[in-house]
Amino acid sequence: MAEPMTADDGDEFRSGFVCFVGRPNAGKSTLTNALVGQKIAISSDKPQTTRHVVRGIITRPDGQLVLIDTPGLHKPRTLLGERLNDLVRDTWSEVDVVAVCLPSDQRIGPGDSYLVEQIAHLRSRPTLVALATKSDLVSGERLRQHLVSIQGLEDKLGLSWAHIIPVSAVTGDQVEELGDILLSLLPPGPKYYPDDEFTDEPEEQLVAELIREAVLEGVRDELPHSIAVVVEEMRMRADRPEDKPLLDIYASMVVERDSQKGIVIGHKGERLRQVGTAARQQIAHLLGVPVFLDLKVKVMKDWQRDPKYLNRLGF
Ligand SMILES: Nc1nc2c(ncn2[C@@H]2O[C@H](COP(=O)(O)OP(=O)(O)OP(=O)(O)O)[C@@H](O)[C@H]2O)c(=O)[nH]1
Repeated sequence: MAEPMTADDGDEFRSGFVCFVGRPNAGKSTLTNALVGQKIAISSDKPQTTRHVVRGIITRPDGQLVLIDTPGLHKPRTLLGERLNDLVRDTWSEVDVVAVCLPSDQRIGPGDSYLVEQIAHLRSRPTLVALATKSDLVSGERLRQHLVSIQGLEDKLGLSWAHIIPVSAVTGDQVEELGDILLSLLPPGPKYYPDDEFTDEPEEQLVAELIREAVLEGVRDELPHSIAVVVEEMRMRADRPEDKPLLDIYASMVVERDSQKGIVIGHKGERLRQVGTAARQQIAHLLGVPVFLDLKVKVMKDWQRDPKYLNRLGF
């Protein structure tokens, strides 16, 4: 006897690229991780920690969704700022869906409107979805008001949302549904990545981001913009017994001024040691191998304004 038909039979495989945008701290990285189910994008409670385009890959029997996590768009004050904005706009015009993250615990402000307006004016406009992120932080009534305000942007800015979805990356509420909806908006297409791949970021970059996250924990608010991390060298140590592998990583944290170097190193090197330990544990967890981490702090004066430094740091 023939197997009963499943709902998927006859449906074409869908695939494509989705980009989360939103003001700093809107919850983009956390949502990327929740959807992918793995820690890829770096989240922290400091704004603007996401520098690189990070992809999370979700593969299901009926489709594959490639998530692209961009930095927030902000008024450029440095060459780095300008390059980041260009990167963000390029990404928007290339993806299938742009999902605008509007945190439920914040009113929609001029910054959000500006951002949505920029998207509305793109020449090739992707499908637009609005996400009321961090829905767990507010009451039902407040969430309802927020959804109404989001809808109000349609007339105000002359665009139309394919969906408006409340979601919480922390409680997981609506995360699964969001995945389904995003997938349904993608065109028929090929599987871009093998099933077991969840990001195509080079390991060096993931490692650099983990170190950056560790160093940002607990430092003053003005410092995040001044720190970059470069992985100079990363290789398995030779002559180790097979059951006791060790990954050697040599990395530098780059700051702009001597005073910042002092902050990062801390009293008698205490901070640097803590950062090293935290980063080492995270990296070992991610890559599944014990790690030796050698961390140095370098000063590159005003690296954010210098094209030579920016190129060296991969921007
Ligand atoms: N309660 C709650 N907090 C959340 C949720 N999503 C994110 N957060 C918190 O909000 C803060 C910012 O989240 P991120 O995911 O780093 O935000 P982002 O938009 O990627 O931030 P940038 O990298 O600065 O652009 C972190 O402290 C998260 O823990 C959520 O669904 N609920």
